[in-house]
Amino acid sequence: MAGVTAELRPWLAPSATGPVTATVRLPGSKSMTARALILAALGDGPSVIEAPLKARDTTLMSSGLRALGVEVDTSGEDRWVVTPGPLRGPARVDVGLAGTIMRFLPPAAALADGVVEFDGDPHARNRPMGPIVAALRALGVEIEASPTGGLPLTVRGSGLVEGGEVVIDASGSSQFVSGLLLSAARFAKGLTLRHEGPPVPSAPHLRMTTHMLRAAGAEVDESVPDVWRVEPGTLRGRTWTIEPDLSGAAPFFAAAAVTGGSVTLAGWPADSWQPVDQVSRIFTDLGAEVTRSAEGLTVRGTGTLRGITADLSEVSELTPVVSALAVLADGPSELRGVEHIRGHETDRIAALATELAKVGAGVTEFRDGLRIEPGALRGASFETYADHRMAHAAAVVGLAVPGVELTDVGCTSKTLPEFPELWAELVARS
Ligand SMILES: O=C(O)C1=C[C@@H](OP(=O)(O)O)[C@@H](O)[C@H](O)C1
Ligand SMILES: C=C(OP(=O)(O)O)C(=O)O
Repeated sequence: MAGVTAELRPWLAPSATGPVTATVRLPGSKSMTARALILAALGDGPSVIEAPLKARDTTLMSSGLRALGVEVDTSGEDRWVVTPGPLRGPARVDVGLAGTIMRFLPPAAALADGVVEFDGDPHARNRPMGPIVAALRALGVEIEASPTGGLPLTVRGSGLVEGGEVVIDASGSSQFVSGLLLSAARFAKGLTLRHEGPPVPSAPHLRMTTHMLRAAGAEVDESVPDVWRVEPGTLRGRTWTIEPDLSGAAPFFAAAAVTGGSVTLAGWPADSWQPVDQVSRIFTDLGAEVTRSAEGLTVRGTGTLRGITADLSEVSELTPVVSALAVLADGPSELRGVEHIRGHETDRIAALATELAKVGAGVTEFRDGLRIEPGALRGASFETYADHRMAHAAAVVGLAVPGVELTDVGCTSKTLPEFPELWAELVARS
């Protein structure tokens, strides 16, 4: 909970000595695992989650659901079993630094009978929550937030959420919308949610939410832009098979692009709920080749790494790794459309501007992004700000720049605890 900090684990990023060629097997998508857990917890019977992500974000989500009375059996090697029970407080939920927990669990906690308290890591208290708290209040939920509108917060559930219509400004995070929709079928009147404000980022994550809701049996209408309607109804227990995490694969693909090697993500499905087209386009624009085959999804470096101009709003969580690639490219890059990532695990725009400048890049910071000019690069101490994707960015720069030392690689446990070992193995194959 707030105030508890894990011991820092400094780490020297290994440099590549030649092209990296490897097939990687990565754990399940964080976003899909989080949604499967919530939908399973609200289901009409047991669910099975095959190939879940086993990392801090999903482990804490499981613990939070258990605290609310849901049985989550995570003892299976690659198979979790979720057995719903009556949701009840009192309970305390540690959200860690997970946006998916702090935005997805309070709407479910509102369905519990009793008091549920939420808090997390020190920086979790800075992450935006105001719009989802206000929306829950407008839907009849009693909820207390900190004076700044976020964590710590207390949901005083009565066992019933009236639901109905509500307007929200979700420009700060798509997770406000996803969080409300995931529990909405259990609201007495369902939910009609209308977004008003600057565009909602991360559209593919919203589609993942509506796909998975429908797969669980919910009736969802998203035919009007920025309006979502979920009818009240039953969510069915079912088996979820989680896809390999595409965002977690990004640094591994980057290693192929930087070294002129080839990295295949094994187990990639023919039909994906993750933004594979957007990710493929970015790597292609950077100069790499992306192909799909029975072996998986492959990114092949061509020896050319081009600077790019890109609006990353749909895939904003890739900004740190794409920025690292921009540092190593043959010309300047401009990455825009991601103002809201100032509210991610850290203010990623400010953090990238500071750390990439330390390794020698020319960086201009905009309200909604960065301009990055490759420069004479050098090793440096790279602050990771408890942010797994800042660690990934540092590792990518370190492939080509000896002496990049991360202040902490332990933060990668948020979504991929085995990152340091997998990365070292990968680079050893160069
Ligand atoms: O719903 C999800 O699983 C996510 C949505 C996105 O959040 P934002 O819309 O806040 O960027 C993404 O960046 C995050 O990593 C995961
Ligand atoms: C923004 C991210 O995470 P979260 O789910 O905590 O918002 C991320 O993983 O890049």
